[in-house]
Amino acid sequence: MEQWIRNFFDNYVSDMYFPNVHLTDVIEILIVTVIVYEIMLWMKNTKAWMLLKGMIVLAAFILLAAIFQMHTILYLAKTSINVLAIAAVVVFQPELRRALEKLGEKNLLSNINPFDRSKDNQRFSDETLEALVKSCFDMGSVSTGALIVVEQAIRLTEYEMTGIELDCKVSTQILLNIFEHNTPLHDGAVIVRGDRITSATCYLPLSDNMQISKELGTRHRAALGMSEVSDALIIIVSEESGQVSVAMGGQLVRGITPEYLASRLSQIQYRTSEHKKFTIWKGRQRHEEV
Ligand SMILES: Nc1ncnc2c1ncn2[C@@H]1O[C@H](COP(=O)(O)OP(=O)(O)OP(=O)(O)O)[C@@H](O)[C@H]1O
Repeated sequence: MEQWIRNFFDNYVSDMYFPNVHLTDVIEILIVTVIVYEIMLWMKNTKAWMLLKGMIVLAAFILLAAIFQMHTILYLAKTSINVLAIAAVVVFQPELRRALEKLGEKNLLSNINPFDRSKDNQRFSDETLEALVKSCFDMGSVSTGALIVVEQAIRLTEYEMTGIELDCKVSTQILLNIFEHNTPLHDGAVIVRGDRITSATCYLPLSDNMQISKELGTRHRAALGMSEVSDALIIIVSEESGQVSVAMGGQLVRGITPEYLASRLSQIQYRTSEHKKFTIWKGRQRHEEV
């Protein structure tokens, strides 16, 4: 046996090339792995996924053209590659912007300590959380439509500007009043920053997601659209069914319970939970429609 092992090493292993692996190489491999993983997740959650699928089909087509020596197709592919790259940047400008914003806003140091639940790290208070939950389900029970955007790391100033500026503390009464039918502020969305409502009647970007259920109208589409271009959590109260839904990271969860909404809000209540929250929303969950 010993002889066999010795022979094996002499015959096969001694001729193998083992590069010198340093600690920096391992760190480099880990960094590249994380970057590739993040890019793949980003692609999966955006329209870039479609682009990737399109690119794979195009690459397969070009490969076939190369195998069968189709020179005209190869020439066209070669000359149009630069144009296609620029076109991709233009088409995916919102997604790229969002990805860079996310990168810039992520507080890496605070992520190191996920248990830091100090007041300084609090995005909004328990009072605000309770007021949001209570008002949404109160409105749902009387079929009053509502759209509430809870801002996180990405500032929503450009959307605030589409509405009427407010500066008041979040409370159940104020929210019920704002969304009351036939009142001047009931149309559009409310934006909540911290414990304050900063704006009402805001216009949100509509999602062009083809998979969204046809029974959902523009309120839900606007919530989903907003969740695609920002990291905000958006609460929707349906005027038609009284159902409460929530959108975040391009995912919509319909027909939620007060406990579910409270738990989603508490996940984003502290700034330190930023990383956790992104991870949670990467996969689809129960109730998710799109
Ligand atoms: N882009 C938008 N930004 C903000 N609010 C919007 C936007 N589009 C529609 N809304 C709000 O949604 C209301 C219309 O809702 P609509 O009935 O079309 O949607 P829905 O998803 O079917 O919701 P519901 O279940 O409440 O009927 C508008 O009155 C307005 O308040």
